[in-house]
Amino acid sequence: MSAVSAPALANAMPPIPVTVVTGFLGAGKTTLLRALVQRRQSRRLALLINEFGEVAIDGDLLRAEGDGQGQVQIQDFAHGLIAYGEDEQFVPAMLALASRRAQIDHVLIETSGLALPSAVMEVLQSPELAPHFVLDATLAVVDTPLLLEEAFASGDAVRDATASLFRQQLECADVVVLNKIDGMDEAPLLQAEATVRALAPNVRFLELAYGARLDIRLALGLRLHQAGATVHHHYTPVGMPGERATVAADQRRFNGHAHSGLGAHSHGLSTHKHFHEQDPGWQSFTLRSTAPQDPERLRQAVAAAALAEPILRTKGFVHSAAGPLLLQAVRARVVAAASGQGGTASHDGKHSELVFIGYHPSRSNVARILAERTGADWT
Ligand SMILES: Nc1nc2c(ncn2[C@@H]2O[C@H](COP(=O)(O)OP(=O)(O)OP(=O)(O)O)[C@@H](O)[C@H]2O)c(=O)[nH]1
Repeated sequence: MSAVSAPALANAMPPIPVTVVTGFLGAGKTTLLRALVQRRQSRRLALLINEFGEVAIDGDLLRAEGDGQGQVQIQDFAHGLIAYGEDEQFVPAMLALASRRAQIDHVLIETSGLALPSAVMEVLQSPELAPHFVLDATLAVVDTPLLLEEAFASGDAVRDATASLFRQQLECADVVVLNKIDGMDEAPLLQAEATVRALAPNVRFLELAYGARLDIRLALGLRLHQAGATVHHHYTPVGMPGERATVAADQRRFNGHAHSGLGAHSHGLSTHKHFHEQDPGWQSFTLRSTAPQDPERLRQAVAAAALAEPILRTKGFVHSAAGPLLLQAVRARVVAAASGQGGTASHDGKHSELVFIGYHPSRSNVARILAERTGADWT
């Protein structure tokens, strides 16, 4: 327990800036945060990671980047949506951070890919948290190839549910980060920009994340929501620093100045109430197997399951003869690679454990497809 109460500290110290990172399932939120943690320099960060599935995976990945010296504090919130409806975890977790204010320079909150960031943004403005925290900016990370494939356009029930969430996440954002753009030419980038602007005209800045790397000044220190703040143009032009950086031909198209010139927009949080209830169609389940897996067969099995069922995201740990692997899939694009961590805090490396997230998916059908294609039981 801290000797000094949170309210006393709130009077003594400026509020802690908070960056909210949103984006649809698999957009690259955790990958971007990992890169930021790697480049944190002397900044002391607290990360709150909310995942929809019951197994916390992203926090483990981020923990691997920490130095074990307490400079990066990570807290997982698996299974559910923080700051939504009945959630009782978010406020106490934030107050615990407030009580350690002297050790924290910045808080980063990764919301679930199925959450609207406005839920967290609203609770940050509540009387309990407002004295301790100030929203720095809300970033929405976009899977650019999927955007260009019109994967976030309306259609059937799954597409409608996806499109609605995606659009609302963008509408809440100050900054949209076009991710997964490695090797992409200028024409598709301009197309992606036009699509984002059409969907969410009030977005302030559009940024390009080459290699899932974002300018650290964008994530930590925009101060877009401080009372009376003028807009700080802290960002660098598009293209990340470093030798991999490439710069789009017409910088003015991307560098944020092309936006509508709005002052800090309030997202209407104080003027109308959002109802944060999860669409019950979005479901997750976990399948486990004790048999060592052939990585390629499993990869193909997960891809087949994502094509047969409305599965939009799969991730988890794989027990293979070659050692523990991390499996990541966004729709039917599946990658299985060495996790680089051996066993993790939440995983013993002796069985496989995969979380599937989809819209009304059939657990039994996915288990059957995996069993048929891997020759192992999945339960
Ligand atoms: N090629 C490429 N792959 C990326 C990039 N960023 C992320 N990925 C991959 O996309 C997949 C999902 O990335 P995550 O960072 O876990 O996505 P997320 O938004 O945190 O996912 P959820 O928390 O499940 O919603 C992983 O396989 C990443 O390696 C990128 O810039 N380029």
